[in-house]
Amino acid sequence: MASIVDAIPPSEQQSSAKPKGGVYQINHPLVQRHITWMRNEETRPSSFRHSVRRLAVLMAYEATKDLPIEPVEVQTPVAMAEGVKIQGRIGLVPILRAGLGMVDPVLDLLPMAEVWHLGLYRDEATAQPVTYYDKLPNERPVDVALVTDPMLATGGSVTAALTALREWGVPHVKVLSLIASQEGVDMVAEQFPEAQIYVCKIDPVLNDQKFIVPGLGDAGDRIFNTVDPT
Ligand SMILES: O=P(O)(O)OC[C@H]1O[C@H](OP(=O)(O)OP(=O)(O)O)[C@H](O)[C@@H]1O
Ligand SMILES: O=c1cc[nH]c(=O)[nH]1
Ligand SMILES: [Mg+2]
Repeated sequence: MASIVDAIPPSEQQSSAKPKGGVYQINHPLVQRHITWMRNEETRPSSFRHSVRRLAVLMAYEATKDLPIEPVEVQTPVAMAEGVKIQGRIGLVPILRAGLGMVDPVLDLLPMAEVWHLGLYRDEATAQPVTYYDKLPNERPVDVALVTDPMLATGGSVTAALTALREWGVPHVKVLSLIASQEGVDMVAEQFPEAQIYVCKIDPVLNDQKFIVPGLGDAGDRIFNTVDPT
């Protein structure tokens, strides 16, 4: 009989232990190739969006490895088979605008997920997040929230999102950001040690305008093709 190699260790598949918070960097060649492509200033919005979607799928695949599952039985045309069902309610929480670019591909993987939008923009002068849309309810929090935002720069926007999710009472939060700055991800990890922060790349510094260096510029503008033409 051929030996079976588990792509996902069973200990991670079915663990009832609380997932470990921290920063998880995805050093996969496919992931790093897309990041390289997106960094290129000549990559046009349609192609940029395509890479955002591919990366969202690859990240979600990693980030959902430890979702709790329960056994179910299913009738095939031939016999009964053992299968699994994902337990609990899952919420996708895109930070508008740029986080929207990651929602549909993750929803394709998790069609049962709820989507709870958070509207935040960074004030250009202060780089502080400003909330313009937040309809999180007061009760019945989801069991797991996946926050999507391609960029984690100062960490202010993700901090605002995680604060809102903490107030809602979400017990298990995962952040999916394509590129983070070292100082931003350190700050978020320190303030929210229970959160799992998934990144494709951590860049060393922020510039005077609090943009990630080298980064990829303004992710929202590049996804939605709103780069100032002047
Ligand atoms: O870590 P921070 O310093 O908070 O910066 C990161 C935030 O900045 C960008 O959004 P932006 O404010 O440009 O809004 P947009 O997505 O609408 O373009 C990005 O998508 C993050 O939400
Ligand atoms: O580098 C950065 C910083 C904030 N927002 C972006 O889109 N890019
Ligand atoms: Mg933007």
